[in-house]
Amino acid sequence: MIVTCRQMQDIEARAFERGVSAADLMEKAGCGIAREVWRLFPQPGTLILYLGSGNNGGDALVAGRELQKLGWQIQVRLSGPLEKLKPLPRGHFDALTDFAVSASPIDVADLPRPVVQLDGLLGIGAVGEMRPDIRALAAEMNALRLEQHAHTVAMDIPSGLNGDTGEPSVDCVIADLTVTVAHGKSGLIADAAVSHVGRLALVPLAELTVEDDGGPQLLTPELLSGFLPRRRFDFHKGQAGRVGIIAGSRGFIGAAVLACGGALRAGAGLVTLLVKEEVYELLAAKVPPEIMVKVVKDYRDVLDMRFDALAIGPGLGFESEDEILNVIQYASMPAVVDADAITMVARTPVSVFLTSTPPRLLTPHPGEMARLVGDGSSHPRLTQAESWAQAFPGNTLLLKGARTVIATESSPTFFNTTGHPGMATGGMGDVLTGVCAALAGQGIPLHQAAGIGAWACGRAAEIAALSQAQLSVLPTDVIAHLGAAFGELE
Ligand SMILES: NC(=O)C1=CN([C@@H]2O[C@H](COP(=O)(O)OP(=O)(O)OC[C@H]3O[C@@H](n4cnc5c(N)ncnc54)[C@H](O)[C@@H]3O)[C@@H](O)[C@H]2O)[C@@H](O)CC1
Ligand SMILES: [K+]
Repeated sequence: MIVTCRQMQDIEARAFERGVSAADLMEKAGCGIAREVWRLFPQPGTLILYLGSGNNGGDALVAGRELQKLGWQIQVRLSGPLEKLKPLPRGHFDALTDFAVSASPIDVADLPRPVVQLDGLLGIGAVGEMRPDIRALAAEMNALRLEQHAHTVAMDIPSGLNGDTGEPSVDCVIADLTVTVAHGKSGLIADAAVSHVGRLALVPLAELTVEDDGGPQLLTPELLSGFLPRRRFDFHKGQAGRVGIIAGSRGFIGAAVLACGGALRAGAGLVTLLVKEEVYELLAAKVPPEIMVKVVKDYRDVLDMRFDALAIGPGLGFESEDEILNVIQYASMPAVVDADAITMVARTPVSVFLTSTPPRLLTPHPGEMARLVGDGSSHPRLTQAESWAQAFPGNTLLLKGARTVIATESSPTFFNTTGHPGMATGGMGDVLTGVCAALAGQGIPLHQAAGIGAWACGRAAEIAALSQAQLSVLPTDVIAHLGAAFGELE
């Protein structure tokens, strides 16, 4: 569930009336935040706590205390006199040991790496524009990030971001990770906020759980693990899904290989790559040994084959457009439609294709989405995805981007939380297509398959970046780390 700051404060106030303790909540929030920091930064370095006077700073202090136990060295920057700290953060400040308060910006050049700064300046208690003292510290954090490669983790919301609308004010904190407490805040998923929020994580607090409103949801491991079916011990490959992949053409061999790799690592029982004669030799030599490669004269031959799910599009080219459109229209199993196949759908009267078929999952990037919806592409991403889903009930749309959105009519729209800018590399989408098709082949509904797929690919890219720079992460690295990502959902 996504809430406004006011709704969050009301939920909190009702919990306090029931006797829930604020100190307990802060303890759980801070410990949860520390866990999320550790997930992305498992090697301890230097932690700088930026503290405002409110409870947002308390979250940073509790997280700092927990990370100190793992070996992080703590430095503190205060926004004002200690006396101004609210009682809860003041208690945590007084209890913290072994740290230095710095009265001026910290030179991190000789400090242990990584340098992670916790933004505990302002949370949902912020009113209006940042006051000058807080704003100066937010600007300092941004400078440290930009100039000295410090990483920024925002407590609850990045300071300076409007928690309801996502509008960033001048000098708004630019976070690499925002760990939000209890519920996602509406401002965090706004298009304008993406580059200030960064990677998202949610610390659920059982005491603040309320009845779900059916609205958008953040993709979290807790939610997604419920979508992954447990396998019986006597499970066999026929039950794990036969996946057919229609991909690859002259000059675009790699896309097919990546889609196959994604499907294999997402648990497909049998993966068959369907290709035209002209690329058979090349692809048969390139794909992993677990893949069967089958030559088809006409892609429509697939209509008579037995598959549980199809992936259609990566590296396909446009030579066989009519055949592909027929497969999209008539195939009797769920299908993931990607890349060139989306462009084909976009230049055809789509209503013919997407009302008469079994469910389809379309996975456009913003450029392909613009082809699908024309003028609609100027609307917010949430509106684009939900409008398309309403126009084609039963089908699912996954709009790629830094904050992937997944919409299906009558289902809660999902916002992905994982991933990093190192994923801006050709071929990432091909992996995702293979993953989603494999999940669909295992009987998982397309909406859920898309959610698991987006989250797992993003998380695999994060794990791959633990041992190398984000910008060096390749789609093949994502495939190699999918197993670790799925492991976090089991
Ligand atoms: N929502 C929840 O249930 C929980 C919230 N917690 C944390 O507590 C935060 C909320 O704490 P608070 O209500 O104390 O509020 P904040 O810590 O967000 O900020 C309030 C303080 O900032 C000052 N302030 C307000 N607007 C300002 C502005 N524009 N410029 C400069 N200073 C400004 C106020 O004078 C006040 O001292 C959450 O965001 C979260 O981090 C957690 O500790 C526990 C659970
Ligand atoms: K904050």
